[in-house]
Amino acid sequence: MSSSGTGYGTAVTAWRAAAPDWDAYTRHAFVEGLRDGTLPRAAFLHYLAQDYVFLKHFSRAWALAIVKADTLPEMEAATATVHGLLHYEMGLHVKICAEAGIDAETLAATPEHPGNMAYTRYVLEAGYSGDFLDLLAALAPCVLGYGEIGARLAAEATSDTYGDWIGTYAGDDYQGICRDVGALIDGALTHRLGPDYATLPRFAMLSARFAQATTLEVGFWDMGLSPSSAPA
Ligand SMILES: Cc1ncc(CN)c(N)n1
Repeated sequence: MSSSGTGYGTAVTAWRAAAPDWDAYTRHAFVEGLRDGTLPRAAFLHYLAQDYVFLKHFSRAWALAIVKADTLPEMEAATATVHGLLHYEMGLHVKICAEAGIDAETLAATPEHPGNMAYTRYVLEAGYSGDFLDLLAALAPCVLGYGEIGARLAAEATSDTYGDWIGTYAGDDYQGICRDVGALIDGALTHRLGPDYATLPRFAMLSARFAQATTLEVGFWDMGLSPSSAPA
């Protein structure tokens, strides 16, 4: 996806444009600190530990998408995302933390920050009480926002300090997941609501879910900038 926000599908492009906090999320001070290398290491490691916990719950939410899916291709797409989260993205966290002397056991024992809990439980609740579309709308800002951030920072970074992190989200594997998730969302909408889905009130409700999850992403970066707010 280009930094102008096109390339991950029709629905996401519309939801992204309607989300008031999209720029606050994708151009947050935390993100800009990754770009120019000024983000304090303590904030980065604090964020990574919380994000490890986040990704465990987020993987569960994608596993719930397998349960809520209708067609075999939908189930396969959700399965591929669970696999990518558990075997690819979380591996980055384990590797960087290990280099900083934080072992996998310590990482797994990270006490969950309330802002972290609020976000993942919001997404899981969208899946428990809603359908496949509700769940996808709540999951989308996480996947695609980091794809957009990674692609932009790969082009605009002025420091190598956080090159591993940027390379993960800018890389072909992650960008491929973003394109697949965008196609999954467009296909799921068409399958359930028909080709004119974007004109329906349901689409606006899904857009509101996407916007809420986007706002919770802003809170996650805010939390990352305050290591002192970590629960004991
Ligand atoms: C909070 C958050 N949002 C999104 C991503 C990218 N999957 C992440 N790792 N963490």
